[in-house]
Order: sequence, then structure tokens, then C-alpha cells
Amino acid sequence: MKEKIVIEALTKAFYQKEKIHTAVEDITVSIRDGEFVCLVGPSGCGKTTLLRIIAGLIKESSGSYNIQREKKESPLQSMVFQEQGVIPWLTVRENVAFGLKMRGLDKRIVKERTDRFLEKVGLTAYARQYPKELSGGMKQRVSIARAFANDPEILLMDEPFGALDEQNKFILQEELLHIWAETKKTVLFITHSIDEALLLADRVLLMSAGPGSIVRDITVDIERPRTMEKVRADPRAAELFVEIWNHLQEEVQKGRKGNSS
Ligand SMILES: Nc1ncnc2c1ncn2[C@@H]1O[C@H](COP(=O)(O)OP(=O)(O)OP(=O)(O)O)[C@@H](O)[C@H]1O
Repeated sequence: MKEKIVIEALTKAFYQKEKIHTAVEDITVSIRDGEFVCLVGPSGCGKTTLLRIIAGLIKESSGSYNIQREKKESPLQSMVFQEQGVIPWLTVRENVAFGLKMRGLDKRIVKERTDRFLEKVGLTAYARQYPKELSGGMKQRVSIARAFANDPEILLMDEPFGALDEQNKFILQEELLHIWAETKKTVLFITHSIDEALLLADRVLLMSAGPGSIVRDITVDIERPRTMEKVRADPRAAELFVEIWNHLQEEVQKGRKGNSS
């Protein structure tokens, strides 16, 4: 499968008063077209920084990244955040259609795509409601529908289910897996949850304590389609859990020592 995102020697340093703080350091990795990749690492190791660089929201200090473009008319990337991803004064339908309208697409196409993704996330009946009338899980569904409806080259997700209760999280994770399997999008997804990474990912990139670099590239060789019950019962998942957990613990300890010195 061809490469979709190629990151080479990417480094980001923030300048704070007279101090320089390196958030991510020398990251080199390639992500293939259609792959679902989870970034896992200790708090503050630079996951969001890396995602924001690839989203074009902040500029790298050195190194480079490239997103392979296939369709001239599609946006390069869409991002889904943990919260505040919806526009409060627009209805559910208008939120999902927002990016498509901004691109000046034909009304018929906007309607067809908006309807399709509203249906996929189970929000057709709520299309005329405003975000304040929705639960947290429903708002995240709106963000996910909008991101996929935009038909971007890649999807960037920063702990999109981090603020949800367990029940809602499981439902949305499985919905996301269905949409991903249908659309074959390339996804880069940040999570703190090893269970979430094992349910969703083809690969887990494990980051070191800050400055963050990629210390392990782990293939999640668990059969698809996956459900939480199947993954939980899979002995391979248990092995991978322990492997990731041990590395994460090591990195957290290193980070603590680094912070106290
Ligand atoms: N705009 C900024 N200016 C200065 N420092 C920043 C800025 N953004 C992030 N940092 C610093 O860079 C480091 C990495 O932050 P980042 O948010 O990328 O980590 P993270 O791995 O996503 O953290 P978490 O898992 O807790 O969300 C942190 O030490 C943070 O304080």
C-alpha cells in the first residue's frame, strides 16, 4: 500500500521568554494510505503538537512532512478535537454541511453528503437541533460526521472520546470503526487508552517522555472487524496490552525523573 503521510526528522521547539522548550524531536515515520494509526505516550510528550503540525495549525522548527494528495478538490486534513468541535449557533445539519458549503460545492452534493453522514452517525432525527440541545456523545458524532463528510485526504483526531463516559465511548468507537472501514480514510488518532488503541489501530506509535520521539512502532495484528468484546477476549490483545503498558510505564518514570531534575 502506498504511503500517505511521510514525516521526516520533524522537530518543534517553543520559545518561552528566554527558554527553549523542545516539544517533539526528530520524528521520522510513514503512514500508509488507509491505515489507522494511534499515537500513545505520556502526558505532555508532544502528541498534540505533532498533530497540530500535520494539521497545518503550527509550523515545525525543522524537518518536514508530506501528505500525499489524491483529489485536487478535497481538503488535505480534517481535525476532530476532544471538545468544542461544533459551532454553537449552527444546527446539527449546518454543522455537518459547514466545510462542504465553505468549499462552494453544489447544493445537491452538499445535501447528499450531509444526509449520508448524519445517517451514519445516527443523527438524522436531530438534524434541526442546536448543539446546546445535545449530549456530549451526540456533539462528538456531529464532529465526526463533519470530518468525514468533508472527504479530507487524512483525518486527525485528538482524543475525540476522552471526555465521554464509558458507555458512549464504546458506542462511538464502534461507529467510528464502521465509518472508517467504509471510507478507507487514513487516520492519525491520539489516545491515552491502550484499550482504545488496540480496538482501533493497525499500528500504535509509542512516544517517549518529552521531548517526544517515536520509540516503538507496534503492529496491532488483531483480526478485523473488531468489537470491544472480541478484542478483550483475544489473547494477542492481552500480550500487546502488557507490551504497551510496560513501555508507557518506563516513559512515564523517565518523564518524572526528567521533570524533578
Ligand atoms: N504553544 C506552546 N507554547 C509553549 N509550549 C507549548 C505550547 N504548546 C505545547 N507546549 C509544550 O509542549 C509540550 C508538549 O505538549 P503537547 O500538548 O503536545 O503534549 P501532549 O502529549 O499532547 O499532552 P497531553 O497528553 O497531556 O494532552 C508540553 O510541555 C507543553 O507545555
